[in-house]
Amino acid sequence: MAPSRTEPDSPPNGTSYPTSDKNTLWKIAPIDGKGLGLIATQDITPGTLVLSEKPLLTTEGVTTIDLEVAEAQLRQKFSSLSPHSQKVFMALHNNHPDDKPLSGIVRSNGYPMGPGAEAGGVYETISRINHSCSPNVVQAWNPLAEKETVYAVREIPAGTEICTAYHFGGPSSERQKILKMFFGFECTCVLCSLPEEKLKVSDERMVEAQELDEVIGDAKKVRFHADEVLDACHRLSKIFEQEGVKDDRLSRLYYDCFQVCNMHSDLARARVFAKQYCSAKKMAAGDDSIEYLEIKPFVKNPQKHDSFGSTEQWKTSAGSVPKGLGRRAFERWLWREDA
Ligand SMILES: C[S@@+](CC[C@H](N)C(=O)[O-])C[C@H]1O[C@@H](n2cnc3c(N)ncnc32)[C@H](O)[C@@H]1O
Repeated sequence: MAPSRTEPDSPPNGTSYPTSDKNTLWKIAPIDGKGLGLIATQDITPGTLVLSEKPLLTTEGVTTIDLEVAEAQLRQKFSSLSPHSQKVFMALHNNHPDDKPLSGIVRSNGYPMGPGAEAGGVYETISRINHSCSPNVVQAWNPLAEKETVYAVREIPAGTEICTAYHFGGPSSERQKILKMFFGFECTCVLCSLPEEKLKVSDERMVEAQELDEVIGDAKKVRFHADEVLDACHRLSKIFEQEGVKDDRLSRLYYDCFQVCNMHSDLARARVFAKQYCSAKKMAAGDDSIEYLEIKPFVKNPQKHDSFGSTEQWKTSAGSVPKGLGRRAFERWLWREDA
């Protein structure tokens, strides 16, 4: 049975909760109704690296959903940890205390196991970060540093809880269902606890966002109905603005815009969207993240990207980004409103 937790886990014997080492950006503390969590100890601005951490243990090679077998595979990994790391791991939150202990902890800390599941990690501090549907940080794996990074994507005033998103998007009913099923809690974040009328508006936007996502992801439409796809991107960007979305959904949208423009040889807009993608990625994952480094060269030379030039339908030169326009006029140009 998955208990809904209100009591924080205790630090392992002989240890204390980790604190930030060189800086004092956060502390681990009990949070009402959520167990432990991270609290900002000073004002944090968007784009700040809040923390980065190597995993205690990863699920790489854990290839089954058979808990018996997974437990044995995890036990092998666990046995190679230092005694201190073993203690820290065993003290992490466990929503499935009646099941196998190691897979219980792994499942409780956000990472599915089994065929097709992406390998994930369990972390001493990052695994203490609670969920919000309107997160103020974004987590990402940086393969170059071999660390998970946590970047602020909003202003986080001192004393505020630092929250990531375990699950993105969809209306509140859908989000609640998934969070309850996989993590055993009812979400009371700022978005889920909006007054009824406001929640209804927000939910309608989220449903529309899902429909727009389908249009944007439709390869045939991207090829043959590019105007419709760019309109869908434009509408989605407005929804993100209204809903205050600052997380990875934003960079994904800019990437889609970059691709559709580039595919139809609109180098000017492709450059702008590649730049917006890079700014969003830099904020959420740093300028040493693979995604940022991979796309950055295409801000200058979008035509070198694989997506370039399937048609010449929207052909522009890379140098024709208009200069000196006001914000509204630039937006009209960017989204091809007058085209
Ligand atoms: C990865 S752990 C997060 C850290 C955990 N609170 C702890 O004490 O270690 C995930 C668990 O934290 C709790 N949790 C996370 N976000 C929550 C939220 N928004 N509301 C209530 N509980 C939450 C749930 O019990 C969830 O299964």
